[in-house]
Amino acid sequence: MPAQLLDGKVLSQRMYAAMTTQVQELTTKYGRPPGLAVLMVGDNPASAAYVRNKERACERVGIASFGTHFPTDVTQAELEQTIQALNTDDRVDGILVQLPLPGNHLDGTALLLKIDPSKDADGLHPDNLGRLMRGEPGLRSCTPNGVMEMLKAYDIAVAGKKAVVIGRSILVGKPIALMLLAENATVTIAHSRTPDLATVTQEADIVVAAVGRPNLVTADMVKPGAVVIDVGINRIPTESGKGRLVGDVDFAAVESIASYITPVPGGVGQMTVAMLLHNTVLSYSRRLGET
Ligand SMILES: Nc1nc(=O)c2c([nH]1)NC[C@@H]1CN(c3ccc(C(=O)N[C@@H](CCC(=O)O)C(=O)O)cc3)C=[N+]21
Repeated sequence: MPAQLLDGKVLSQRMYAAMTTQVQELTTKYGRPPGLAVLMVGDNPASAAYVRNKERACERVGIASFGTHFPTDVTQAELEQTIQALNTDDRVDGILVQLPLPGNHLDGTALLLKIDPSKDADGLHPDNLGRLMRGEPGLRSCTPNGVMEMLKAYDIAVAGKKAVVIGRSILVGKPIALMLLAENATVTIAHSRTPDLATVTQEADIVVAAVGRPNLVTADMVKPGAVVIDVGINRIPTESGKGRLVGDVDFAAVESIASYITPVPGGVGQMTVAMLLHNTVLSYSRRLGET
């Protein structure tokens, strides 16, 4: 029997529907909608597309967007001043800096440190990452939080399960490992220096691939019945020139072995945007004393 799809499209639509009602109620109660500011620098087409997705999703649920688009040669000081102004702007509940930043004259980590942690919609400020590590409430980063939301929505048990996370980035690998650990999984983090990756992943009840390499996870690496979460977003060239989006998992082969699998597109990527909006509403609610 082929694996059941973990459908990020359906789940995110469900979240948007619930958020639309919630945002309407909150907007009536507090006299303003939640607000999200996205800082984008340069004109990387993939980043521009993500930012458009985020703004469209905001519009859909009634969150105000305060998009700011800067040329590639913007200075660090100018970006930092913009962040400071957004920190004290009462219409803004969430701030994010779209990554990657172009060129090498900008220090993304320094920008992140300027964001008020209570407005850190991406959950990437060290304060929020520290809270995750300590198991304290805070804003959680969107992609890993979206993965956890998917597992929960499909009633997939995590406690006591062996989870193998492939990839150790601060954006996905490390935080997802901590979130799985917080739900009492036994977690292994594998990476580019792990010898014999297949032997490690074959043990896993839950495999999370977050590397950015097409076909990294092949059928022989997956235990029958395992849950396979594909966080990879790789655009591979096609003859038409438009390119095709694939994850890190050889979907066609792994689908017949896994119990559950996320598609790309239509999986984790959809949840990432939904969780960003969720964080913005959460930040708004906390800042206004709602929760
Ligand atoms: N500060 C920051 N925060 C981020 O969260 C962030 C970032 N920078 N930089 C880039 C990555 C990547 N990312 C995605 C968001 C949505 C989809 C998404 O919607 N994917 C759709 C398909 C999109 C398409 O077709 O191009 C899907 O998988 O179904 C994917 C990837 C957020 N990121």
